[in-house]
Amino acid sequence: MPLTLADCLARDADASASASLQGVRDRFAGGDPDTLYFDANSIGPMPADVPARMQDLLQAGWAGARRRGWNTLDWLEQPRTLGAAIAPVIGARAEDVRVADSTSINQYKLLRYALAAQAPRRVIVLQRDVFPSNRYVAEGIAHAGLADLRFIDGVQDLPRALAHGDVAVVALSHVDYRSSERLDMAAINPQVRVAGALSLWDLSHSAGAVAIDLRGTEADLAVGCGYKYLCGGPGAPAFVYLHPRHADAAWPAMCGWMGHASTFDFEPDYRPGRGADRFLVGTPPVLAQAAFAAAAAIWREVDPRALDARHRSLTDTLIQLLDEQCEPLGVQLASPRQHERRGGHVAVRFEHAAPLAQALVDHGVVVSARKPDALRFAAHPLTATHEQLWTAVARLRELLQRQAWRDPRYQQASV
Ligand SMILES: Cc1ncc(COP(=O)(O)O)c(C=O)c1O
Ligand SMILES: Nc1c(O)cccc1C(=O)C[C@H](N)C(=O)O
Repeated sequence: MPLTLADCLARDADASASASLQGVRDRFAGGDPDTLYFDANSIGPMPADVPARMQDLLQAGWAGARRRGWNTLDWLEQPRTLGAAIAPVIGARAEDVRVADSTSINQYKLLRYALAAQAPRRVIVLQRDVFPSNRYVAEGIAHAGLADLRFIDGVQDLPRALAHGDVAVVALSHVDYRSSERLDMAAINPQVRVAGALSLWDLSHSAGAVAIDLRGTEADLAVGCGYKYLCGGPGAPAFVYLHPRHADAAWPAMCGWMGHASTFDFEPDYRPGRGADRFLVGTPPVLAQAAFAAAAAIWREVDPRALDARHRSLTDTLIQLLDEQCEPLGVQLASPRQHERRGGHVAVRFEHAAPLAQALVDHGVVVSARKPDALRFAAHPLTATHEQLWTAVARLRELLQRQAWRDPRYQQASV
């Protein structure tokens, strides 16, 4: 039986009755009432109290406290406090996560850390077709003569890549930014460990969308964006995770005073702080942290299993709607059907994905496209509803029926 609007409304009613996520949706700002937002893989929804928190920081903190803010407010503690708040969502202990810098920068820090800890091994294994910044970061390290790169086309190539006893670190995107294919961390981590290498996961497209178990799967290192599903705000700092067994394995590549064992003693020589602290470098972005703190307050109360269940319900619904209403019009599912193999978003393949995405945006459905043919729907599990998915897919169907992508206005669209 094809899914109806009534079915979607019934699923929403079930979801709002679920005790663990009750009321969470109301803690976010609604946005434009005529727009449906499926762009959480690029920027998550805004918690409703962000403006008040920012105002307070500006007035009481910047204007009022000035220098005293560094000592009397929580500005310098936030990399730890925010890390602790999001730790359960990624299956980590509070003390092993810090929020700082960008994902690309953290990727650099952790790759260099792994290389230092694993010397004389100097090979970085990475996916050939990964999010470009991850590849660029590794290329930069290799270009400086600090590592050799070995590319894999998929995890099926891992045994061959690991066979020579020279791999320092295997850097993988947990979820593909186009297809949303999710890798099996529990299966891959032991493979990497047995080969004497460290695992480094980029969780940008899974953290805050699905349940992740860094500790349980014995992942070594991880990074991820704060501004996507974690709702940290535009340009929010990213996170970095270090398994405690590597806490004191090496010096960080970037030694700064915020990562010093005793920052305010102003010692002349560097001494690395404990564990993940050593990945802090300079003064944190206090304004951005204040915005992130609003989402952190919400994450402290979210049960990761409930988050995962809501994500499953929303994305299963979306896939069914796309299959039933849009597949006959030339749109094919690009993401895995099995929930455990899927990350935050659902992607479909369509030859004219970029102009079609632009047409959808113009019709009040904010989605994104990635070359060559991926159209991505990223519904945030804490705010999206099944009814919104119904409306979005109905609009997509209409646009496909009238071949809206052919409109010259959309032909130049690239994302
Ligand atoms: C998988 C992945 N890693 C890294 C990034 C880049 O993160 P940042 O801009 O924080 O360096 C993105 C997207 O922007 C991404 O999708
Ligand atoms: N981080 C972004 C940005 O600063 C501008 C535009 C888009 C983004 C994104 O997040 C892209 C995203 N990582 C992707 O999966 O394509």
